[in-house]
Amino acid sequence: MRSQLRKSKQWRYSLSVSYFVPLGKADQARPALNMPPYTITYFAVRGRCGAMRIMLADQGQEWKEVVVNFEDWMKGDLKATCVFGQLPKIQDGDLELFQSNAILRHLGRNHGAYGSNNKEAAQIDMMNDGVEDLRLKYAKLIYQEYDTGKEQYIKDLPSHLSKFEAVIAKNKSGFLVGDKVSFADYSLFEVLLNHQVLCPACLDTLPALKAFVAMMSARPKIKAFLDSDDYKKLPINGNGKQ
Ligand SMILES: N[C@@H](CCC(=O)N[C@@H](CS)C(=O)NCC(=O)O)C(=O)O
Repeated sequence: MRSQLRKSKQWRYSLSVSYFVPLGKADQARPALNMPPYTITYFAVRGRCGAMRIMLADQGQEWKEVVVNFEDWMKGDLKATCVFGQLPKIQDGDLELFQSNAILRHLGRNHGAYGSNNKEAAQIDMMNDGVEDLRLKYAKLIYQEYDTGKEQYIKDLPSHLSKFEAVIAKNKSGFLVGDKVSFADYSLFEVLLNHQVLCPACLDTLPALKAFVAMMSARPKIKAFLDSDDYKKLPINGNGKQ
């Protein structure tokens, strides 16, 4: 652990998102929690932090990253401190949180991206669980079946994506639920970006999803983040496949 702490000084860097938001504005958005900014601890990939980073950028938040390299992770000291033995972890003041979807929900609550009432919150949970199902299929392809399963995965993809297409087409706001962005939108958006790398034409027959990706990509803070080196330098997945 001592070596982990010592080295973490070198690994710690800010994603330098200061141009995204003045801290004062972030304080107003989170009166109860009183900044400091969030700290994300994770590996040098987008992986399970892709959606939360996009969300933080869009919400005008500053955050720090502790980047863990694989060799140090394998020593096991940090792993032993993780509730489920895995990353990502987010630190928000004295709250230390694991599980990427719990983190998204927490950020959703903090930043008003969890619907306008309980009914919308329940629908957002449902949609996010649907995104998680897709994310797990994608992860299985990437980490277990890339060479043998890619063709079939791409064949099956329209049937999975069409479920999200129907929901967005029905909800005239362009978002998954209600009339404002939610954490589930960020998660869906990020997973769709990854799928467009896997299969660039995958949204061609899905106009509502295509418009959704265009709308999310054009949000100024998201656009600035996606254009940044901090975002571009990270591979999508830990094994280099995409
Ligand atoms: N359900 C967890 C999954 C976390 C997970 O799979 N973490 C991987 C990296 S993406 C990890 O820590 N792998 C290292 C290990 O298991 O030792 C979440 O959503 O956060």
